[in-house]
Amino acid sequence: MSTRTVVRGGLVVTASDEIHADVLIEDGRIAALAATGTPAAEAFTADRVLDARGKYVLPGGVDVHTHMELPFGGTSASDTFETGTRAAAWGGTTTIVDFAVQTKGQSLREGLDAWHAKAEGNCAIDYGFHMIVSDVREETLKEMDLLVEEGVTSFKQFMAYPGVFYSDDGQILRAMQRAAGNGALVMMHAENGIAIDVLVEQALARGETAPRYHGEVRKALLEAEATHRAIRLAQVAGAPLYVVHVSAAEAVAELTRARDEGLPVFGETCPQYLFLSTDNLAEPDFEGAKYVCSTPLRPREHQAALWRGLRGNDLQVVSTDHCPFCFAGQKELGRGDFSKIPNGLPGVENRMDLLHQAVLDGHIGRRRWVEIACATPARMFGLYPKKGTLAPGSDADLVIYDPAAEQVVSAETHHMNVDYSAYEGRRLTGRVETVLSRGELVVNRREFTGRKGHGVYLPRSTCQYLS
Ligand SMILES: NC(=O)NCCC(=O)O
Ligand SMILES: [Zn+2]
Ligand SMILES: [Zn+2]
Repeated sequence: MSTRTVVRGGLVVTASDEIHADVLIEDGRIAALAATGTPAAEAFTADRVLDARGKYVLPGGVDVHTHMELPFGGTSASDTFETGTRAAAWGGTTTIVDFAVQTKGQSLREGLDAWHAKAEGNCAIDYGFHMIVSDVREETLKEMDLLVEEGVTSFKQFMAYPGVFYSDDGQILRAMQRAAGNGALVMMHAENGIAIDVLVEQALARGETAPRYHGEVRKALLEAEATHRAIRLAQVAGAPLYVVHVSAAEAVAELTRARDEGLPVFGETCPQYLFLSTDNLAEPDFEGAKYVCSTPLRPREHQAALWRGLRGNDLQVVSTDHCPFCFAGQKELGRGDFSKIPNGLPGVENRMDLLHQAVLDGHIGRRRWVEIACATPARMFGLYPKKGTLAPGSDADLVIYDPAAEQVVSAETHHMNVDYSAYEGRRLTGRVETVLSRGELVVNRREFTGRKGHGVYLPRSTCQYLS
């Protein structure tokens, strides 16, 4: 028998509206909303009442860039689908879209099946997949059509990491042409990896081995150049483009220019680029390795351009690129050679709170917070309005958020399977109190009540942000 739940008295915040409303949940979906105190709301009857007075009621966060269990640099990301989705739920995220990987010589099918096997039965929240394409062949292109039909509607290509995930311009153009035909969205890791590898070799030859050199060789200009090239390749192919983990002001400028020209070009940034900088990469005693990711952290001055991009909609999404590696035994692989430090930062648990802090700090408004963290990612990747909003018929993925609670971020208290926090000691105002996924309580007043296997696979439609 299904439970009827009513969430009473909170300020319901969506991308478009803010209203004090009661939310009725039935059969895992939002059944109705009614302004608090009105006869319509008083008429809601339920088996379970959740008191949200003084709190926000938000759609669950949608994080469209995670890498659970990703093999990288001779090791694997330390969060499994079980630990990573549990941590996501603690942080108010109720949907992830993770990246399945096609390695060289593999078919897309083999890569996708392997990721289904990792995730199935293990997730605490719902999940979908993008597909990383690292081997563009005729068969691969044909397979893209099949994957789109079964709900994998976005494909990531890399202009970086030669010899691993890298595609050359011809391979990129071919995949984009295919995407133009089948409705898929190409996601681009835009850095000139060939040039970067030259600079890496030269830096190491000069004895520049510390983590901070990772930031120096992966130059903002090489991100901007690749961003420009990806935009023009997409234009030639007649395909839309989504640039992932944008960190450089110069890359934002390329996106702005393309959007001013009316091109269907979109950009994502991540909390690490908004809140951290090359100062972290320069931390002594190899501590900077904790902050090695690609694109890299930039000098603090770049942050203003990212916030401006988010406010002006030249950047549409904030996701985490959650790709955790423990400091002990994993980041340490790069002692004496920064190029061997596995790339990636933990953050799936921190995104909603960091962005709430950005609201308090005046960078973005409250509805924009929900838009960039919930609604737009859902629309961009074909999950809306099932996910990303609170409307009749939507999945009851809902967060009761306490905007006044104080917290200090720490690895001692976080739930990600990683031995450090990129935000250690940071004081934040606001905290997730209660989380529902399809009407089931996964976090109840700061206690985990979810279960492995509750999360289901989400086939997705094509991008809904274009229309
Ligand atoms: N971003 C990063 O450093 N690691 C994950 C792989 C990627 O997104 O490029
Ligand atoms: Zn990437
Ligand atoms: Zn990534």
